[in-house]
Amino acid sequence: MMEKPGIVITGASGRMGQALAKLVVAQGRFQIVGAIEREGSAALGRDLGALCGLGELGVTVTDDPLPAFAKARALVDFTSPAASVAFAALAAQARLVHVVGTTGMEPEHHRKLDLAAHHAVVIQAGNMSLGVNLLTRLTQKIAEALDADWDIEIVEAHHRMKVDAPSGTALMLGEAAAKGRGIDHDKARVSGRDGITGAREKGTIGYSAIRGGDIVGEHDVIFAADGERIILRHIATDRALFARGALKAAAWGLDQKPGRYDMMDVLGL
Ligand SMILES: NC(=O)C1=CN([C@@H]2O[C@H](COP(=O)(O)OP(=O)(O)OC[C@H]3O[C@@H](n4cnc5c(N)ncnc54)[C@H](OP(=O)(O)O)[C@@H]3O)[C@@H](O)[C@H]2O)C=CC1
Ligand SMILES: O=C(O)C1=N[C@H](C(=O)O)C[C@H](O)C1
Repeated sequence: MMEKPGIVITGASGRMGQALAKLVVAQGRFQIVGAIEREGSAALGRDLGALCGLGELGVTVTDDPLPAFAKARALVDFTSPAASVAFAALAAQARLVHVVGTTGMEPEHHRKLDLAAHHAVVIQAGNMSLGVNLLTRLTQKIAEALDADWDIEIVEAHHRMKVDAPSGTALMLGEAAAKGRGIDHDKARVSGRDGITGAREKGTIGYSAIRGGDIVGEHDVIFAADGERIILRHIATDRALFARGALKAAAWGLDQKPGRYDMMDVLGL
């Protein structure tokens, strides 16, 4: 029988790390060959399966990625921007398919992912779900059809532990809206209104972020004109959704040439 391709999970004890571990085991498409956490993490030395409530898997959580990368074909990485770019350099040396779900990336982080993509497949997206990627396409289409009399606002809600805002998904949606409208997203974006802000400036794209409880992820794109409004909405209720997308990307990436890809490429949207 053919051996399953090896996969490494970074941020293995995190919310997404655990969702990924459970799904890899349930799907049986990949073999987990490494579970990486940062230096000093309380998870180091524990069995990944025990940590996720799956029973022993024989995979010990470690802070040393190199031995695991040497046995793997793919890396799924939902950590922090600094960690993801560090992993990207190592994954590129090992020619791993690197699936990056981490959000909060600045241009400097994207530049480092671009460099890694000269040597290996790098698939990065602010949201790995089919639904959000479809919504992104729809947002672009609608923005193409409407002029600047339609104000664009993006409202997102997440759990209380989320550290970045606007969410990666919100930015994906806003960038798609800007593309559809033919404007520069970074010049058009407005976040965190507070106080006497003055009237809304025509042509801007507004972002609002709600943080609370255990909300998995909710996004509204609002097109508001005089007398009418269009609202596109996506609600995620289970992180397994993102894990499914990430593992689909990892499997897809095994057959690709080195380069930078996103979930639109994976899903053929
Ligand atoms: N693209 C998508 O579809 C999705 C993206 N995300 C994004 O994924 C990221 C993680 O989310 P989530 O799982 O909720 O966050 P968590 O904080 O639960 O998990 C992140 C994990 O990464 C660990 N980590 C941080 N730095 C390193 C490092 N240098 N080496 C190894 N491990 C490290 C953290 O450890 P410690 O806690 O000790 O710092 C933590 O265990 C966020 O950016 C989030 O926005 C989330 C869901 C879907
Ligand atoms: O941090 C999260 O939880 C999520 N992050 C991603 C984002 O920033 O959009 C995706 C999803 O919404 C959950």
